[in-house]
Amino acid sequence: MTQAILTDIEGTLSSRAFIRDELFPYAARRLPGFVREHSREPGVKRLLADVRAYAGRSLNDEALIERMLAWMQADQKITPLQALQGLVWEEGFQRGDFAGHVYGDAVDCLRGWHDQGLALYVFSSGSAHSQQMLLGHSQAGDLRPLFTEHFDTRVGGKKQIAAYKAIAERIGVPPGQILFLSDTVDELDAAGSAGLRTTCIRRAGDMRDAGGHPRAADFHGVDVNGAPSIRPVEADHAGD
Ligand SMILES: CSCCC(=O)C(=O)COP(=O)(O)O
Ligand SMILES: [Mg+2]
Repeated sequence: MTQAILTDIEGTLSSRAFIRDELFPYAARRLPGFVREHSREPGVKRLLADVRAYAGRSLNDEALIERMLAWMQADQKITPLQALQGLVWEEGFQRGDFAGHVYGDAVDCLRGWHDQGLALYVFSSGSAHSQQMLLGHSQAGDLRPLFTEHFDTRVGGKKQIAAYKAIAERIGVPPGQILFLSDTVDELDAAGSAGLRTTCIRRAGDMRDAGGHPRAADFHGVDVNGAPSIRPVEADHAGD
């Protein structure tokens, strides 16, 4: 029996268009000003130091901003950069520049599953803080009370088997009793190899293959206690 549901954000509970066409361009527009304004604050300073260390060279703030914008353009998932983006989005969410898009079927089912006693978790490349911003300022209101915990790439990359094992350990539920929902087959493969149940969300118009995972057109189509996904143990994918 499934006891816990772990869900991805982009392309799964929120639309790819919202993340790619609204959130990321907003972060790209605002990041330079944000860094110039806040770089002396301890939290921001620490994140900038971590990004600099990742770059492997000593860059001044302006060169670092250029590098971060290039990484964002290439959709590189770099943990401290994701955290900085989250701080930029926080300003936007709080100012009401946008509200988090969450599909209606996801809102209905997440509420229903929560009421049935299932524990709900998020695993996204977006920082845990930005996940909470999106869900706390969603078009359907504050959805944060539905979720027990948020995981980001500090636990490991989303295509890495070890990340799912670490999440299962952390939440204290056997992997076979956790259902992972995502639109990305490499993530589902990694979760399946860690022993989690999986379902691929393939919304209307998304013609990508589901890689052999159970598939659903939206959250209403998810069979929470369906047959476990049997996946061979595979090597971790590199990267995110
Ligand atoms: C406010 S959540 C930001 C989403 C994000 O930054 C991202 O990279 C989405 O990736 P996901 O792992 O949710 O597909
Ligand atoms: Mg996704």
